Amino acid sequence: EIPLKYGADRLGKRSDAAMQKFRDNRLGAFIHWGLYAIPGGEWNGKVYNGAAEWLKSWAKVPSDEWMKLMDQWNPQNFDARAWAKMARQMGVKYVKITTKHHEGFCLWPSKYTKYTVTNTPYKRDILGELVKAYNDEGIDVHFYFSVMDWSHPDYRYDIKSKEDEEAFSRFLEFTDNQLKELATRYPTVKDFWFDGTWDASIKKNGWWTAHVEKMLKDLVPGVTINSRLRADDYGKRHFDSNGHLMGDYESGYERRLPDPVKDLKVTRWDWEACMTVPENQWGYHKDWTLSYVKTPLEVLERIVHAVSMGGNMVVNFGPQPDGDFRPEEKQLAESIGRWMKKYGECIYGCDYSGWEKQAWGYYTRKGKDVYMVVFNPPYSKHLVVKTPVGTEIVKAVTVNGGKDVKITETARNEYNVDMPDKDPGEPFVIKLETKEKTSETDKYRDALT
Ligand SMILES: C[C@@H]1N[C@@H](C(=O)NCc2ccccc2)[C@H](O)[C@@H]1O
Repeated sequence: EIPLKYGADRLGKRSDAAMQKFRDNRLGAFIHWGLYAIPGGEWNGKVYNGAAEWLKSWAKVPSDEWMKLMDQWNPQNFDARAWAKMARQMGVKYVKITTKHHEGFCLWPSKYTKYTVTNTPYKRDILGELVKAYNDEGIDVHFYFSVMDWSHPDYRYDIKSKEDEEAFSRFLEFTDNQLKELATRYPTVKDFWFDGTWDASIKKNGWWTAHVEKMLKDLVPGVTINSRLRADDYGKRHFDSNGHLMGDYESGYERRLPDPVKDLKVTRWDWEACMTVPENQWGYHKDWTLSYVKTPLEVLERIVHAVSMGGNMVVNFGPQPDGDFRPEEKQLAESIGRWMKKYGECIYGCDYSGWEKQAWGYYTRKGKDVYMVVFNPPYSKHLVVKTPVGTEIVKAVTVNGGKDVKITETARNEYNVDMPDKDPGEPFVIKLETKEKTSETDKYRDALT
C-alpha cells in the first residue's frame, strides 16, 4: 500500500450504534428544494429538458440575476408537520434535505452569506422547522450540502494561479463556517451528504475533505459522512489510492444500481443509492411529461434491489415553489407507504442474504430469517430457492398473512416454494426460517460427466 495522509481513516464497516441505525433505516427520502423550484425548468419562456435544479446552468443565467428569485421565495403552503406526516406515512426512516444546492441559496439563516431564507419575503428558518417536524415524527434528518457554490465569487473549478489559491482558500473557510453553523444550530443531524465535489479544485485539496470529515465527527458524535465528500492525497475520490472506501458509506449510485448478480462486491461495504422518479429531475420541474416517470412499483423494485445488496435507497421529492408537493409525489408516497405497512419487515433492519438471486425477485435477510420478495411470479407456480451449502429451510410463511407455505426439497440445497394460495395482486413476501444443516450425508448423487 502507498502511504497516504488523507486516505481512508478506517478499514471495513463502522460497527457503532449510530452507523447501525443508518443501516437499519434502509429507506429514506430526498428533498430537493431551492430557488430552482420557482422557474421549474422554464426560463424566458423556454422549457429546458435538463434537470430543473441545473436550470441556471442550462439557461446560462448570471448568478446575480438568478438570485433575484429570492424576491419570489414565499412558499405560503409550506407546512413542515404535513411534510413529516407524509414521510412517516410513506415509511421512510430518514429524510435528506438540501440545505444548500449548487445555486448557493441556504434554507437556513446562515450568517456567512446574504443568500438565505432570511432575506426573502418568507423569512422563516425552513431547515429548522423541518428538522423539528421530522424528528418529532421519529424520522432522522440528514443534510445534503453542495460544496460547489455558484453564488460565491471565491469558488474555483480549478486552481491555476496564486490568485485562485487565495480565493479558494477563502472559499474553503467560508464552507467550514457554514458546516459548523449547520452542525451546531441543528445538533440532531445524523448525516452529511456532500455533493458538488467533482471539480479539480477539490481534488487538489484532499486534505480539506479529510479535515471536514474530522471536524463534523468532532462536532456531532456518531454523524455519518458520504464517500462523495472525500478526495485523498492524489485526488482519488470515494475510494482512496489503496482502494479503501473513504467516509462511512459509498455514495456513487445516483440514478443507477449495482447489478444484483455481477456487482456483488458492494455487499462488502455500506452504501446508499439515491433515485429520481422522472428520468433525471431532482428539483421541481413543471412538466413531467418530458421524460419517463417511474410507477410506484418501479420505485419499490429499486428500493428492494438496494436492500437486497446491503444498501440504502433514498427516493427523491422535489417540492413545488408554494411548499406543497405535486399530486404524483403524494400518490407515490401513499402507495409505497401502503406496501411498507404490510411488508416493511423485509426492508427495515435487513441486509444482503448471500443467496443466489432467482428470477422471481430478491432476497433480504434479518438474522437467520431470509425474506423472498416476489416481483415476477412464475407460470410453474413454484418459486425455486437454492440455499447455500450447509443451510436448510425449516419453514416458510407469508408476511402480512402468517400463512404457512409448502416447501418441497427438489435436489441438494434446492427447494420449490409454493405460491400463496390467493394471488396478493402485488409484490409479496415470504419469510423463510432457516437453520444450519445437521447431517452432512444426503440422498443425492452428483452425475458423473
Ligand atoms: C443528487 C444530485 N446530484 C446533483 C448533480 O449535480 N449531479 C451531477 C450532475 C453533473 C453535471 C450535470 C448535471 C448533473 C443533482 O443536481 C442532484 O442534487
